Amino acid sequence: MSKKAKHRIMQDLLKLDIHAIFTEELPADSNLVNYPRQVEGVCYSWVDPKTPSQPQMLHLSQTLVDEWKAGISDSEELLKVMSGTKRYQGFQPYAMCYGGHQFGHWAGQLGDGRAINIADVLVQGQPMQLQLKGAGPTPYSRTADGFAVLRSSIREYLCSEAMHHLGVPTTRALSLVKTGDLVMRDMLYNGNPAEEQGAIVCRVAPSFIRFGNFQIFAARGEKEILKQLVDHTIAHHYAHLGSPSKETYLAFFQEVLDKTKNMIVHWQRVGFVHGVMNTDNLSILGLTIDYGPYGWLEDYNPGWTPNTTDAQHSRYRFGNQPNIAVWNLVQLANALYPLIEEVEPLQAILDGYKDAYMRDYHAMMTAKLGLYHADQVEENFINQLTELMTDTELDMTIFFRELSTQIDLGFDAFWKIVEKTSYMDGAAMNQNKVKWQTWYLDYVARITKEDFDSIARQQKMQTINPKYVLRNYMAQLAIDAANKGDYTVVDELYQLLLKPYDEQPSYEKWYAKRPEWARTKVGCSMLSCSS
Ligand SMILES: Nc1ncnc2c1ncn2[C@@H]1O[C@H](COP(=O)(O)OP(=O)(O)OP(=O)(O)O)[C@@H](O)[C@H]1O
Ligand SMILES: [Mg+2]
Repeated sequence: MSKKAKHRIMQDLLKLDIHAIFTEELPADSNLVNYPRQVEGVCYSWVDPKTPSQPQMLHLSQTLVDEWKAGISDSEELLKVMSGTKRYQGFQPYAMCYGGHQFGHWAGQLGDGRAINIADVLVQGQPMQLQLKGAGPTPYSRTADGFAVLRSSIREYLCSEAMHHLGVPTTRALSLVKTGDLVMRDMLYNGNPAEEQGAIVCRVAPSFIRFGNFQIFAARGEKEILKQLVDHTIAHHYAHLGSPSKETYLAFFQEVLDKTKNMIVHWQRVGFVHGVMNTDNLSILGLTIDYGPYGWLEDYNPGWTPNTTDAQHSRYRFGNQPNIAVWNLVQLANALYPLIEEVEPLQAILDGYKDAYMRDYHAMMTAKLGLYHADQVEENFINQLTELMTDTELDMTIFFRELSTQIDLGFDAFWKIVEKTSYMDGAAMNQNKVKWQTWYLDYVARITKEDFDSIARQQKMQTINPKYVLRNYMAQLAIDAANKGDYTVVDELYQLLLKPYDEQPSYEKWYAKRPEWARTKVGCSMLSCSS
């Protein structure tokens, strides 16, 4: 590369202005030595990523780069920054301190054990944090190594971008880098550790602050820092709420609750199961964060969780996500309490969650069905549908998508959709045929009564019922190929999922039920937290 070209790329990289609000406004750990420890009285620790031995850029989210109009290009310089080899404009990297409840139990200090913020910048006037996940140990690594493996990094990279294009609030991913170093993992926690390829995702969000960032200070009785962090969060991410006061803090809590609820309604809409909704994995901005043992509903099953670590109690199962969100919000309320010192107003906000969630969920489900007068649809009508979908093991994504292409062609045509979408055999399915017929006739009567132009209705339905999602087996195929050095499937899925609501006939092969081989395969139906 010529000197001139190099210079241009550096210029390009420099287009994102540093905006170090978190580190400038909040207290830092004065200990600069990187070893695992309790870090008290501060919000973060300075720590540099570990330089990987042979970094290789596997994928760059060109769409995100274009959206930012940042002009960064896939280059040596970019690779150095995205692999943690070189600082971004001299920005001093840091890891954030947070705590959390894991599987319902207070776990004390957790923190960014393998995430390092490498640049806090301004993107089109908005603060943005660039964070490397898997770039080496930090003071928060506890007994773990600070790294991430290729399979989990591919899953995070592809899924976070896919979720964005589905319209689900989420952190995003900018790049996927292979480190060239090996990482030891016991993938199923069954005493069979093996070496795997290491990788780093550069993910981005206006802020990576989680519920747990507030909890740690409340738990330690560090009220001053708690207040500093709350005021910082409001000033930069909820600025419209105004200056600090009890009222502002309550309004803040109300908005976090609303955003969290909205995120969950989206998850239920697309069939996303997060898998590990601990309070340290809930963003204060209501973004989906931490793509670990997540999964996509294939056969509709409210009891399903992809996370084998949670198999016994299925705490984080699909149907329980709305309840867990409010459980986590209660923990956030407890953390904010020292600044408000009144239980009642916090409780009143929490009490509003259930009705608000049910209202939004109902509107979302009726919209999925192409019914636009949600107030005229009884809850029971939706419940009957989800029960039938469960009992008939219907593929959620394909069922709703097919429905949005042919609503009122009569029961025979509808039954063909059910047959083609179900994972059950014919005889078992037929047991539910009469119930389906009753439900369908009711549905068509409602559609007819609404008297809405059917083409417009179907078009509208197709904007909320995706055709393509990142099915668990699809991510696994990308991983299997990547493990052999072939990254074309990663790219194909990335391209496909840029437009999940479009027909995309050339990608039709991905519009298919889960293949039989994937029913019980590790990585497709079972995932542990090992990543
Ligand atoms: N390999 C690892 N090395 C060091 N710390 C880790 C590692 N894996 C997880 N942790 C830490 O354990 C805690 C819980 O992990 P969890 O699986 O929720 O997060 P994660 O997948 O590492 O990342 P994130 O929430 O940042 O997406 C966090 O503090 C996390 O940083
Ligand atoms: Mg996490």
